[in-house]
Parts: sequence; C-alpha cells; structure tokens
Amino acid sequence: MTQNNTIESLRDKIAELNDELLKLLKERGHLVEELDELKRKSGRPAYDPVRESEMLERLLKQGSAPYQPTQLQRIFKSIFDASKEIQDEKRKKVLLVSRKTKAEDTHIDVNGTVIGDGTPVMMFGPCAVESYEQVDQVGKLLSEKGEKFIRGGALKPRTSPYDFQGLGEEGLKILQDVGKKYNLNTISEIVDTRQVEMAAEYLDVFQVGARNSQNFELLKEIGKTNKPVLFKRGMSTNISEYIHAAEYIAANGNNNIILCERGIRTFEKETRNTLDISAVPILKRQTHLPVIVDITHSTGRKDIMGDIAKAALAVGADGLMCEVHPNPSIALSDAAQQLDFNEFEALYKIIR
Ligand SMILES: O=C(O)C(=O)C[C@]1(C(=O)O)C=C[C@@H](O)C=C1
Repeated sequence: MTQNNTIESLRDKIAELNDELLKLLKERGHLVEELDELKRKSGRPAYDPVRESEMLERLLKQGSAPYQPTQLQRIFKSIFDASKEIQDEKRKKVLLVSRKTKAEDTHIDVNGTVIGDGTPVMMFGPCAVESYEQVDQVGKLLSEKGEKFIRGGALKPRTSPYDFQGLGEEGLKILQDVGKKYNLNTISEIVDTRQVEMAAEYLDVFQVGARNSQNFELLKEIGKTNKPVLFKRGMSTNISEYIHAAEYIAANGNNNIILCERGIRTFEKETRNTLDISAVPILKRQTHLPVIVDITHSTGRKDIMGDIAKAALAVGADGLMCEVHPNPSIALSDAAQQLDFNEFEALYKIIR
C-alpha cells in the first residue's frame, strides 16, 4: 500500500468512528431528554455538577491516553454542556403573549372598534382631564373626525408630588360623560390596585403608564378583569422585560392587551425620550398583540410629531396615541407638547 492509500484508509476509519460517535451522541441526547422530563417533574434543576464530576472521575479511572486527562475532561464537559442546553431549551416557558403560542394577530374589540386588524386606531385627548368643557371640546373635535377613542388622565402619576395630580374619580366621570355624548371609547390611566374596580365603571380601556410598567401587583389585578388595557413600556424596560410584564396580565386571564412604545431613557436630549422604533416590529414579531406608538411622550416636541407618526405607521404600528388640548398654553400638565386644534388638524391630515 502506498503512503497515500494508508492515509486514506485511516481517514475512512476515522470517518466511520465519527459516524458511530454521532450515533452514540444522538442516543445519549435522547436519554438526556427522557431523564430531564423526570427531573422536571420532581423539580430538579438541569445542571447537576456532582453527577458531572462523578462521571468524569469514572472516565478518567479508565485512563485517558493518548489524550491528556484535561483534554478528555474538556471533551466530555462540552457534551454535558450540550445536554444542559437541550434541557434549558425544553424548560423555557413559552409565554401566553408569544407568537409561538398564537400565530395569528390578536384583535381587540372595544365596543365594535377593532384594534390590531390592520386599520390604525387613533387615541387622542388631553394629557389631563381638567374640566368638563375642556374634554367636551376635544370630544366634539374627535367625533367630527369619526374617531372612536378619547384619552385623558384623571389619576396622574406626576414626577413631583406638588404638581397637579388629576381630578380623580370626578375626572373619570367627566371622561365617561363626554365619551357617551360623542360615542367615544374612554381611556385613562390607573396607578393602584385599589382603583381597578372603581375605574372599571368609567373606562372602556385601562391605561398602565410607563412608571407602572413593572408594577406586577397592578398588572395582576388588571389581569383579573377582562377590560382592554393599553400597556405602556417602561422608560427603562428592555423588550424582554416588557413582554414578561405583559405576561402578568395575560397569565391572570386578560388577553386584551395593547402594547405601547412611548420612548425610552437614553443620553439623547433633543427629544423627551428616545422612540425605540425598532421595538414596534420586534414586539409584533415576538408577540401576537397589537402595538401602538405614543408620539407625544416619545418626542416631547411638536415639530417632528408628523414625521414620527408616519414612521410609526410605516413600521407596522396598529395605532397612535397623541395629546390634544383646546388651549395647551394653560394646560395643567405637559403644556409644551400637547397639540392645539390647528396643530391637530395638520397632524391629522398627515396620518389619516
Ligand atoms: O444526569 C443528569 O441529571 C443529566 O441531566 C445529564 C447530564 C449529562 O449530560 O450526562 C447533563 C447535565 C447535568 O449537569 C449532568 C448530567
């Protein structure tokens, strides 16, 4: 046999051994899966370092040549690690809000208006409910446009305890009265578990604001109702944390969740927050929930709101939220960023 032939025949043998090793590894992997099912049932973790060192000891006792003991250890350790990865993957809980659980888009029917069916919804209204007249003017404007929602804060989570805190239940009542008058669905924020029952009487959609995005007790309580919830992303919440927070609502039985990207905290100062535009398609890919964009809080400036609105709709947002006030200069909150009616008309032309 020539030297070349010998090399080839040795390589053939090695390749055959590879095949055998692969067959054995696959068999081993299936046994690990079977074993893990039992471990999961008895609440045992995937990783078992004691078992791993017992197995290594047993192997090394048989001698490692031509490998060094450390080399053999490395080879087997990588097999154990791969087993652990198989187990971790199987143990990953698939979330109720995940696309993996439900492939179709969730449509949320709010008294006949559907959110998430491809027709964008507009959620406009003042930052805060200040008086009946103020909300009435906005309601009239929205109903003339054929819009179906009105928003307005009554239980305001303000940065300073000395700032206007909202009209409370009286504010919710004003919003409800105006909503009924103009056939608009009402949206307002609640900030505490104790408000859920009371606010449910007045609202068609609960809002959970950025500051309460990980207030799990509030999310659980809202989850026990069946009312649609506009659930804003926290200013420092990453997408995975946000999705898991939404799961608190779904896990308690309420699947009527509308996600809302409202900008995150970054070093950038040109806008009030930094709109994470990529969150919109990512949330729509990873969950089956509708996603809307709050163009007021993400930008905090009126001059770019039209552009941002277009960008949001272009990346697939199911709607927009925006603050409108009959006279923003005397507004009790967010005076600088609420649109007056002329500015609203200009924006409306762009988006509708
Ligand atoms: O014996 C177990 O409990 C296993 O999960 C199997 C296995 C292995 O691959 O042999 C996998 C991971 C553990 O850290 C220990 C061992």
